[in-house]
Amino acid sequence: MNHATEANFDGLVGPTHNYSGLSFGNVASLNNSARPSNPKAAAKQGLVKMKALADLGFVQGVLAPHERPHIPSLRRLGFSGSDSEILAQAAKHAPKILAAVSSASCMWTANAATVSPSGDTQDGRVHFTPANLVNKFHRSIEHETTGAILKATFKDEKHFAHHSALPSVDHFGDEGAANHTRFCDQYNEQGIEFFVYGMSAFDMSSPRPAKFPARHTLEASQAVARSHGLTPSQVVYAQQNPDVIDAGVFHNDVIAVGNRNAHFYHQEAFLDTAKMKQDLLAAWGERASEFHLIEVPTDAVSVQDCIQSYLFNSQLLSRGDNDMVLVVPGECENNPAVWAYLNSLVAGNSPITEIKVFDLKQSMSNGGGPACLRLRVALTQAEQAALNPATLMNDTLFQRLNTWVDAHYRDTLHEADLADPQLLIESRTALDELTKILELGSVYEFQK
Ligand SMILES: N=C(N)NCCC[C@H](NC(=O)CCC(=O)O)C(=O)O
Repeated sequence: MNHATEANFDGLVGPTHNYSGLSFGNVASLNNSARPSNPKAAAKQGLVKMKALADLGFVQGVLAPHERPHIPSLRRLGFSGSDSEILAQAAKHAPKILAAVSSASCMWTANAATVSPSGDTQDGRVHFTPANLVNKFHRSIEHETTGAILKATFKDEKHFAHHSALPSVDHFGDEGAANHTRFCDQYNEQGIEFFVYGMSAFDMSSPRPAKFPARHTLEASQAVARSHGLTPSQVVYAQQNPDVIDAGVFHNDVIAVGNRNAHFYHQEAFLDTAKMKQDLLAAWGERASEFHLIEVPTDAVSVQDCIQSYLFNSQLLSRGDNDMVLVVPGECENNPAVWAYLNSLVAGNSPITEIKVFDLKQSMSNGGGPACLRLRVALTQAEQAALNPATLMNDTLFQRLNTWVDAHYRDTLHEADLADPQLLIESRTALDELTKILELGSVYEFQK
């Protein structure tokens, strides 16, 4: 029996979760801007998913939210005085900047980092590179704290290697695991790392979207592959179809998901689908017939339906060899074409045998489905034993975090509330307590 596994580390939704329309190119974010949010419900919806997956026997971890509103960023932008003076000035003179430094966007931990399991790396350690998320200001301020939290979770240098984010400039735009998939037979064995990018930054003649930004570059992926010490023949690159980015597919995980020997993707996801298939099969090598390419045709599900339902922003989880469950958001059940497709999928002979549906409406309204909320970390048994056990979901932690949310979170938040100095105090009090629950040490600036 192989005990290597894929752990999922979900981002716990922070106390300032709100809708500010910060993500140009992300249709849900733009459509819901200015709507009131419910941070308490958002955090609880995420916890329910984590607990359900832990109960099913999956290794499930928690990544802490960041300090928001982020006063150090406001100081860097020239605001000065006490914390409440800074909030008041920012609210008056730059409300959108205040909204940006208050976003709870670190909940989408598929964007936290790119992770290469030890089976793929030259030095046999698990490698992490926090994503610079440079395309959006509110996300570009995440990587330092993300790095600190990942280090506090995966501490042991014998097993875990932590890199700095790539240079924070468009040429190396990096959105992390949202554009990275690993295929393998067993999780501890050498696999294929599949990097999907939106454009080549240094080749201006190459195709790129016209309307919305390509957030992630080929050059960023190549840099990560180099620093993680990946074997070049086991790395595959593919470009996203620029037209789907222009339709609102701002990350590849909105239109494709993969796990072990299965790639589940939409017909229009890639610029060159034939090449993507050929390259993956070539890297997979022998036993190509055991690699499942599950292509969803436009006739069955349109790109618009993918964006509306987040069909592909699902978690594809192995329950043993050749048996996978697909974790989808409630929006899939409500979309007739998507639901019909999913029912035919499980009735057919793909490795996907069951669909599980979760209500993640609060996160979905900002463009974040089940897959956005998790960072996958394939681990051997020794690596599992070396990680910080206080971050792993179980009955006790579930209860503790629900009580913690009840004590510290509001159930309504409007953009205007972000200027409330009391919200900053509530958020810091909550996070200070959380670092003790998760045994993270001091990972926030306000704790230093
Ligand atoms: N697909 C993956 N992996 N992640 C989803 C990230 C959603 C996030 N939304 C936001 O940041 C919206 C925040 C706001 O508008 O308030 C983003 O666009 O980066």
